[in-house]
Amino acid sequence: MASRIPGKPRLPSRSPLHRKENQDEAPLDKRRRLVGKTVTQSSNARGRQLLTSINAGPEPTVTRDQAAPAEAPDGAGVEFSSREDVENLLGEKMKGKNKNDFKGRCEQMIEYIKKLRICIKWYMDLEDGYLAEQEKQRHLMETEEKRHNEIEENLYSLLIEFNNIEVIFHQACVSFQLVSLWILPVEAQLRAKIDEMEVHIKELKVEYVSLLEKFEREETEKQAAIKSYEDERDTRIAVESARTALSGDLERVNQELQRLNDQLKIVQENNRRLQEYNTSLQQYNSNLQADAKENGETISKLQKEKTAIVENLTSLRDHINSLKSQLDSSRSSQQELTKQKEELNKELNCLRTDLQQVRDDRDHALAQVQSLSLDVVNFKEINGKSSKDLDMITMKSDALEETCTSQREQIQLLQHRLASSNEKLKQADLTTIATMSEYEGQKKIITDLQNRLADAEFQILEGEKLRKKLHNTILELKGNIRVFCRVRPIIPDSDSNGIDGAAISYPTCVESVGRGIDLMHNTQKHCFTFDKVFNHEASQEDVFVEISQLVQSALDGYKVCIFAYGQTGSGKTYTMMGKLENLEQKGLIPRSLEQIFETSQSLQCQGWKFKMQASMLEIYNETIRDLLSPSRSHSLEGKQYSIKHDSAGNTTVSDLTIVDVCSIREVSYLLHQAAQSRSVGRTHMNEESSRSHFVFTLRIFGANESTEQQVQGVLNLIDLAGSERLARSGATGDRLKETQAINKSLSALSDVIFALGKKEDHIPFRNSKLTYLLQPCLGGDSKTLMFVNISPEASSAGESISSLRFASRVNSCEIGVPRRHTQM
Ligand SMILES: Nc1ncnc2c1ncn2[C@@H]1O[C@H](COP(=O)(O)OP(=O)(O)OP(=O)(O)O)[C@@H](O)[C@H]1O
Repeated sequence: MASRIPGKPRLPSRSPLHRKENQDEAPLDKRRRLVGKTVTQSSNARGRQLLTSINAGPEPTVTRDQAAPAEAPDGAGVEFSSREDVENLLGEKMKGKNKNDFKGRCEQMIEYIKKLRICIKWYMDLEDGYLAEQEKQRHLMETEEKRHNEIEENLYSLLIEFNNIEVIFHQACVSFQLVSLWILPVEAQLRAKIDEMEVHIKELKVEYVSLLEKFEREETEKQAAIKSYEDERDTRIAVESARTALSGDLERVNQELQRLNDQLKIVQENNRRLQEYNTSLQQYNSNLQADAKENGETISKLQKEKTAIVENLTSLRDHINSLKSQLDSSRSSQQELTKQKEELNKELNCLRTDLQQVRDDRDHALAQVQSLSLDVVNFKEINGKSSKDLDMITMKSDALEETCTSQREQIQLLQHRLASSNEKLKQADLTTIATMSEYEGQKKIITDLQNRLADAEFQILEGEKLRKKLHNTILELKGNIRVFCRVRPIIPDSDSNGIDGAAISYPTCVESVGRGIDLMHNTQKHCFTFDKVFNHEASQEDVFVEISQLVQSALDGYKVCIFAYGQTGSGKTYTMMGKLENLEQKGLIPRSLEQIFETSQSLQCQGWKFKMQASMLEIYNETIRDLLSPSRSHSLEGKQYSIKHDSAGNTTVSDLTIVDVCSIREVSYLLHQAAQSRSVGRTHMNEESSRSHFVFTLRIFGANESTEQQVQGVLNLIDLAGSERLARSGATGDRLKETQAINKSLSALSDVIFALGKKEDHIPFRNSKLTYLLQPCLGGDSKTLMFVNISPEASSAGESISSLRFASRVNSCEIGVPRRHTQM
């Protein structure tokens, strides 16, 4: 009997897995290099051990040599090695000596039972072996699964395990083949598992390749990151040093911040109030914008109409001119005819007197003839007179008759000439009547045209007024300071006259007419544009018309500020104050006050009552002087006046004289008083130069009894001292000190404007008395207008340019939207 377990599968010399191992030798070697030699060796040893144990088969196999002797009565020596042995045992028959040989049969049966027991034991051993083998295989499978999980966790360790798994799988395959005879379902399962594992391995290989690529990519990225890290480190070092420098700055900034925080609180409070105000304004704005839009359309319509009217006007003017020339020619022909008529009349009169004469002569001659005839009759009757006398008388009579005949002829001739003259006169009369009627017709046409011209001019004026109003509204909405420029005429007896000519011209292009000014300096042309430019021909009235609306708004409850800025002698005082004694040359201050009093009176019928208070001060050498102080000398003795602004934006000067005024006469008197008190002096540039800043303030309180409305307006009219170059002024002593003080305060004004223009957080209002006093006008909610006065002489061009530049900067400053101060 063979000593092998029946059906035990032979170990194939070369399994498919072995082949695979050879095929993948190169990558395996590579992997081995990766995972290390020791691991490979130990896994191979483990694989070999496993193979040996499988080849050895199940342990409880009973061989013939190991079994007890065959003939042993207890069944020893019986051996089962195959299925046939078992079948032989089952086919064995009980043979007794006879039917009744129960003992023999019984022994045989015992023997048979023993064999059966051995057989059963063999089966049991065999089963135990298989079970142990199965257990081993299961254990192996679990290990495989664990390793498989580990493979998934780490690619490198997976590769090592992959080697082992390959070997182990090969062994498992062998074992499974071995077991397959007995446990087919397990084999199928294992095969499926193997296939699955193979697929998985393939996937892992692909993944490995992609991971390798990823690794390489990451390697390059890492290099780049290292490089950027180095760069960053350098930058950090640089930043570190900058930070050290900055921390010093930070310290200083912190201190500044502390100070600014305090200011911020004040500003926030202001801001809160402004926001409330802003909300109401936005409402007002939207209404205004709607109006502005509507007005814009009206303006464009008016502009079109204006253009049409202007064209019409031009053609009408041409027509008028031609008609005028016709009229002139008709007039001259009429005059000629009248002359002719007069001549003819004269001639006629002469002829009439001649005729009368002739008639008289004739009557005289006839009377003579009659007396002579009577004489002849007498002579004839008297009979005796000599025939000589008779002949003589006859001759005389004939002569007289001849004279009479010739005179008759002359009379006829004269009558004929008179008739023709009368005819001519009639014709001249007819021509005169025709000319007169033509003249009347033309006169009518001219009147008609003149009416149309007046209408057109009225429309143009209305349109212009509307345009100005809208322009003002837009500027108010923008919140800009408005700037008007005024050029004074060349003064005949000024020092510079005759030495240099005018350096100023005015652009004629449509968009700059009345708003532009060009100045030549060092052969270079400088162009400026303002809200309005008045040339040297503009009268005080022309200038006032432009600001009258602004003055009016002080009565409506606005704060209004008008100030004049410019070089010494450029006409600031002339513009603001003018010549009080001369009606034509009165300046803006008296004209504004007249308008305010007139309007306040006309508003009385609507229930308005106004109360006005005037004050006047000057800032001289950074000191405030009260120009209305009852004891003027007192105020000069160093009395200290301080300026204060309250939260509502009202400005007060402590101890300043405030006078209630009810009429223009009262204010005029005060103005005279102030003009006389003002500090003036002679300089190189101006005979009577103002050496201080003059501030006139009129506070207006209005109340309407019927509507219970109240308004509070302020009108500030300021004549600044003139800017002057020290070198040019030729000032010394007190004059020099004054000039320095003036220039300092004007430079502070310039600083404030500069800061406002740049919208800086801190505006240096407190740097001078002037700027602090003007703070609500420059940085608040008032309507502010600046006059920049210009001297036209070329020698002043340098100063004029700096004045105009300053004015341009002022023009671009936004100071906030004007607010009306009203209460119910
Ligand atoms: N538009 C003008 N028409 C006629 N004369 C003028 C005009 N503007 C100024 N003047 C004359 O020029 C001279 C200087 O003018 P004004 O005194 O007003 O200058 P100012 O700018 O006030 O000078 P200062 O800064 O020195 O006070 C005066 O005699 C004045 O009458």
